[in-house]
Amino acid sequence: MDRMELEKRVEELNQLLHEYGHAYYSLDKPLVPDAVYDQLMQELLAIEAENPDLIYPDSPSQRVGGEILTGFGKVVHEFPMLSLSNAFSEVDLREFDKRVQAATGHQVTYICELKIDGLAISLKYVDGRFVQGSTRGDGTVGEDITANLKTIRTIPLRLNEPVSIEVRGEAYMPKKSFVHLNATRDEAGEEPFANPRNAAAGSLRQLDPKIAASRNLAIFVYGIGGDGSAYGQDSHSDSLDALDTLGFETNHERKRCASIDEVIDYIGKWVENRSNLEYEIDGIVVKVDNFEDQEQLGFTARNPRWATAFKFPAEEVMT
Ligand SMILES: NC(=O)c1cc2c(N)ncc(C(N)=O)c2s1
Repeated sequence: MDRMELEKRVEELNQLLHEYGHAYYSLDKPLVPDAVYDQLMQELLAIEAENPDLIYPDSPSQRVGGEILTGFGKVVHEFPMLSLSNAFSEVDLREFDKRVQAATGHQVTYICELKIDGLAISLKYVDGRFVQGSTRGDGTVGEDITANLKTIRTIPLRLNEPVSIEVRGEAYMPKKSFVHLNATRDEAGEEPFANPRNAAAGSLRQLDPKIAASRNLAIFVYGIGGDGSAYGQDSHSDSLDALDTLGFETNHERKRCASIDEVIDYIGKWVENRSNLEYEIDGIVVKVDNFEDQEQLGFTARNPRWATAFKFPAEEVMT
């Protein structure tokens, strides 16, 4: 192939492998047999080995970086990553609802989402390409863990639209991966991790991306930095649907609720069912869905007034 044909083939392979990878890892609906995927990846790796200048930063071959980092750079979040106020009882939830109705003057629609027990993460894309990933840190300044986040297969390296966007999510370790990791550590005489959250945090703080890649981490994306209205949506639930369309993995147990009674019912369901999930949750996030209502409610010094996190009691540890 001449240079022009080579460049065309590399672009084609990048696009195909991004689409096949998304279908396989995020949608669980493979578009091609594994052997075809592997063969295309081998073709791309061979061309990249011969032509390093044709290696795109977001090439599917670049998920697991080679070099071991000496440390993590600092990242200043363009939009602070806020923490949520907590609710611990039905009384707390009804008081939250009263405050919301008093401030907005009407019955609002809520959206309830599972509160993933992992590590809050920010992902930055420019023209649809993944350029930086960071931890929450103190909410204003986090650590640059781009190399480790690239190893998470459900984090798209290229979006379905060439948008520049900053999204938030929770990186986590599935329960099964946690059990397997601790068994491996036990065999090696290493300290087990106390829980999947610590295991995910420990894995994302590894300086060698190959270790992070071996830990089978996952992520649920749950919001757009700043107010999602910048992307044409008028509610949080619309922005989650938009994130799905862009190629992100969002959690589909979410539910819009027309009243705090429905919110309480939804929470009751998950207090019962949380043990059936493949990942740990430590509560339910309740948000006012409509962005105009959120705008009217605003923020306290520390938290949005339009959201609260209902916290589950700590699970009894099965000895
Ligand atoms: N601290 C926060 O703002 C949040 C933390 C979390 C979490 N751990 N899991 C899910 C959501 C969500 N779906 O909004 C949020 S929001």
